[in-house]
Amino acid sequence: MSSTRIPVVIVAGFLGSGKTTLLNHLLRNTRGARIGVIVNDFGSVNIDSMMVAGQVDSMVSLSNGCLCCAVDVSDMDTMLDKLAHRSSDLDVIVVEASGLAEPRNMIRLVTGSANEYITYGGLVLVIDAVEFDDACARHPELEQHVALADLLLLNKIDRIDADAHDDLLGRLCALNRRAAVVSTEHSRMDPGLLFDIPDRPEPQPGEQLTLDRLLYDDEHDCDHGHLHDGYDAVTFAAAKPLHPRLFVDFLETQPAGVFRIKGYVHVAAGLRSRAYLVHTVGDHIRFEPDRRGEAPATTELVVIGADLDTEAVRERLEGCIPTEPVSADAMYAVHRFTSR
Ligand SMILES: Nc1nc2c(ncn2[C@@H]2O[C@H](COP(=O)(O)OP(=O)(O)OP(=O)(O)O)[C@@H](O)[C@H]2O)c(=O)[nH]1
Repeated sequence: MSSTRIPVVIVAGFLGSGKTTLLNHLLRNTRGARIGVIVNDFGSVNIDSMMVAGQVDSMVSLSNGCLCCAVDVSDMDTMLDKLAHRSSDLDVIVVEASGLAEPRNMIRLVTGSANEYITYGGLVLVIDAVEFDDACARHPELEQHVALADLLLLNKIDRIDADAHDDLLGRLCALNRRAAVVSTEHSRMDPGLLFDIPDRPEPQPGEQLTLDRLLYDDEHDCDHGHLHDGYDAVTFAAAKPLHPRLFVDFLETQPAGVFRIKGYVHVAAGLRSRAYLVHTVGDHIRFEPDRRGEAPATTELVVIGADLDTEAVRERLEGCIPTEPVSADAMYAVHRFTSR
């Protein structure tokens, strides 16, 4: 490898903001750059790694907990060592944090790494333009995350009007005057903003926080709860296909506290069976055909929310497994939310 250190870019952002969409966009538009990926998911099944699998040569994935506190610096080093070593030919490593990670801890893990082949490449924060206000009302610390970022991706602008867009831009600039703000649909940003990082001056991890404070200021962490305190993840897998209408009912009348559902679902009605990638963020529901190719159709879902009654969530999902034949028109329920 060259003598230049590999920049490690952290992609963070609240649940469902568009981080995996960004990662997929970067992997499809590499412009010849070689990208290593570390993916972290909150649930015990790493849906995010399934969604980027096949596109990336070098990937390390961690599920069931938040990278930001599930690992310490030496664990992070073990992951980085798999990607960044003497013979590594990567141009950039992208770490996709879970939607509940503390970016400050993520920065600390990278800047504190003993790996001699990497350098901190900056924090990209993906912001859901639709959910940002509500999410900040529930979690005021999200404003601090904005202040730490080197690049802000204001995503999902297709779902807001021009006035709301202007308001958000104003708010973000007031929270962080240093970072560039890029407005995006489906996280489609110029990859050159990330891949050129080796040629840029090394970003400072946050204006107000010195590197020493990021590395050693543990006291601060104890004073503040983590974003993921109080959040639960329920993982649900089923071998039998689900009843499409009952499953859509579940999505439309989600149990209290649910904020994010993602994963793969296999539904069947009449003689037809279909497999989809399903996402909900708040009450926004989206189905896409499962494009994993030859993988057998299965249901593997992660349901994330605050103070969830995990048993109730599981029971409702189990109730979507039909006990008698399902009439063919039950499939229409899914078609309402299918993009193509
Ligand atoms: N309308 C619209 N939908 C988007 C946009 N970007 C992403 N999405 C959808 O939002 C949902 C969540 O996107 P992801 O990329 O999985 O979000 P994430 O931040 O990785 O989610 P977590 O890892 O669970 O925190 C998916 O259904 C995406 O297709 C956008 O710009 N506009």
